[in-house]
Amino acid sequence: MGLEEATPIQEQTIPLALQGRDVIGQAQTGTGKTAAFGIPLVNRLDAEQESIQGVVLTPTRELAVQVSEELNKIARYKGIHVLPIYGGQDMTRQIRALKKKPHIIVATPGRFMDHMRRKTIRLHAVEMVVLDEADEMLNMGFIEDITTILQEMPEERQTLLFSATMSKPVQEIAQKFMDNPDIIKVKAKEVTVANITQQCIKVKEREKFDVLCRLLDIDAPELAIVFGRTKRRVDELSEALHKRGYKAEGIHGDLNQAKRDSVLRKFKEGRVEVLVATDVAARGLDISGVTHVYNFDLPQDPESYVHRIGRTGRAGKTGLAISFATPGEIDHLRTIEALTKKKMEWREAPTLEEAIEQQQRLTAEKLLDVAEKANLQAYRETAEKLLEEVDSVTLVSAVLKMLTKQTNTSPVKLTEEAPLRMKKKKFDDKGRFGKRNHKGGKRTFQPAKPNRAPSGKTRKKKVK
Ligand SMILES: Nc1ncnc2c1ncn2[C@@H]1O[C@H](COP(=O)(O)OP(=O)(O)OP(=O)(O)O)[C@@H](O)[C@H]1O
Ligand SMILES: [Mg+2]
Repeated sequence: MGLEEATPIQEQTIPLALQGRDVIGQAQTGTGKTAAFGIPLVNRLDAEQESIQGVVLTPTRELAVQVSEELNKIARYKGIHVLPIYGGQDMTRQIRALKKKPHIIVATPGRFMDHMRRKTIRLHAVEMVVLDEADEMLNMGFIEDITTILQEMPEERQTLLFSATMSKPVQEIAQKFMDNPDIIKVKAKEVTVANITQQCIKVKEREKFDVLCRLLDIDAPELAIVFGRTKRRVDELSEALHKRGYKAEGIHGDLNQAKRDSVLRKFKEGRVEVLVATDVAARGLDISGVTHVYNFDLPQDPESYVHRIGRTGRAGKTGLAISFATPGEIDHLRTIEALTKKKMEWREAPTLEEAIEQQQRLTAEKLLDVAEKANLQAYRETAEKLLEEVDSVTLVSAVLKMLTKQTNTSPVKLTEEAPLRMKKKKFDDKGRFGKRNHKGGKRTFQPAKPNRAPSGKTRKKKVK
């Protein structure tokens, strides 16, 4: 696969997993956890045996697809077949694919359970189960499904859990499903990777959009992800950015799968430069070229912050994460910093003049670059004629005007979001809603109107 040396989490967990141990692995975003479970998983399975021997569960459909692709890269050398199974995909096609006897299934829990009930997935031969984004999978939204699924699995299976974040209560729940697991935490001072620069900007709710546009003009990201709190927010934001001339599209759980797939594909190909997303895109996605992450709205919980910003600065690359906090939300920044053990840098909201200036500077740089490197022979004659008509400063100014992206300030109205407010931890270690966890003290926050249902409500609600 072209990898040269193991990352620390791979180095520490692969030998244990190969010995058959249950493992909880925690390491920062973008440090190769997929291969850390993928390599022992593929190694353990028998290509000759035509049954499902490995199951990987992920919280989102896009992640199921990505993990399945990564596992396929590892597995093809051994003739092991990997199949992604997730909601929003045609059921009959899935059943047909399942009949071809894949060795590994990478699935979202809801659709996996549908197949379990229809008996189109047989679990008797399962030897290894992986929960990717384990803490999310064991959070209130998924815990019941996961419990049901794991109860159907052979007891002597091996269980691996991976995530960049793993709170104590979640770890305790996890151990109920595991056999005396080894807990591997890659030693790192901070939960977030050092190569992500973290900045925050204090900004009023109604000024957020203009500030975002200016930042996009100034920072000139290659690819950027902008996180919004709700689906409505994502729709409004992506439309507003589009209106201002940015190549932006939105992704969230209410869009049909074909749309979700096409948006993500365009983003990976660079045809969409700004992906506006709910937390559905916060975990696990590995998209190269994401140089900037903007938290347009602060996330509901600090763990989500870690995962969101981890969409940049992966596999040793650098990245910039910028978070907006309204004046009432400054405390939440502190809560985040308490988890990450890293202070964010304060940054001033840029002014319109700064944005315009920067746009000109970028054009000027490009112009100089072309002047230096391109073959301009074919243009010289016209250039000389033009200079007979107007002076050079006027002429270059005209060129700059033509080439500079005009800062678009057309008015945009977004529905205002209520600021986050501090709340007691929203569920305890047994997944009960609204109770303080047994360790007491620890608080987290969520929006004034929670948009996630407590466990036991319709499954649709769990889709972000
Ligand atoms: N040993 C390695 N050397 C170099 N690159 C690697 C190595 N292992 C994995 N990678 C690459 O690093 C990138 C990030 O890997 P991966 O998606 O597994 O991270 P992760 O730890 O699961 O992150 P997250 O917490 O966001 O899910 C991928 O593009 C992967 O191919
Ligand atoms: Mg991952």
